Amino acid sequence: MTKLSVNINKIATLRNSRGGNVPNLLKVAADIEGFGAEGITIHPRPDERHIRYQDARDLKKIVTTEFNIEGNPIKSFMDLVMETKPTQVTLVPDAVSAITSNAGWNTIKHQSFLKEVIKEFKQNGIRTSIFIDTDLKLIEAAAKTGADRIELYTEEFASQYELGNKDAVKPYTEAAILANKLGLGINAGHDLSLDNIKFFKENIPHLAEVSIGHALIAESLYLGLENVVNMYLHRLK
Ligand SMILES: CC(=O)[C@@H](O)[C@H](O)COP(=O)(O)O
Ligand SMILES: NCC(=O)COP(=O)(O)O
Repeated sequence: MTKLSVNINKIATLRNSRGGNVPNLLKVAADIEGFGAEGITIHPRPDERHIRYQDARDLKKIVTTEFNIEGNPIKSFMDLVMETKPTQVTLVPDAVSAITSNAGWNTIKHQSFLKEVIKEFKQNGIRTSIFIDTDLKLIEAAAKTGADRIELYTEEFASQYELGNKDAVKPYTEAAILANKLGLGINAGHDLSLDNIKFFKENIPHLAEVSIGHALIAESLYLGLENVVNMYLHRLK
């Protein structure tokens, strides 16, 4: 069984574009849980362009499933995570200016930093996960940091799958097998979608959780658009 954690960054992007509270992020999160999702993911960025730090505090009070906060463990992020104590923190080595996450950790180079940070989160009862590419040496080094899980960075798989290259899943399968042997739990995310998720799931053993946002919200717009246009037409009769 693989859990679905819905990333609601894009709901905050839409809300922030008008400065008001539409859509209401807290209601959307609660509804997503009501529809059956098993987790809520947010990725507050230092510029707060979508999720604000206050959103994390507010969500903590109402999320009843798994709450996953992703981000680069700079001081303000660490403080926020220690304050809100989510179920899981996913460490992502984002540059401040990154449009979206575009790389996993070099767990060899940053081994001692990750160890230190992970120790602190775990002492506070927070499950830790490291965003990572499929390089087996990096997975081995991830196991030495004390992290509970890895999150496989799936952008390369998603873009190759779209081009018809199904073999692109193979490094992910191998990475998952090794991670499992080393005692790491396995999450995955980035550009997963209705098109590629079934194939990915079928090829990744021990897949504990996927976090999906960008495609899921875009798909929700498309799949809901006909209904809403018709509701307007009905009211305009
Ligand atoms: C860690 C990761 O894979 C990202 O997908 C991220 O959580 C999405 O962030 P943005 O919504 O800012 O693109
Ligand atoms: N960790 C990945 C995530 O939360 C969502 O990524 P995406 O679906 O927005 O690409």
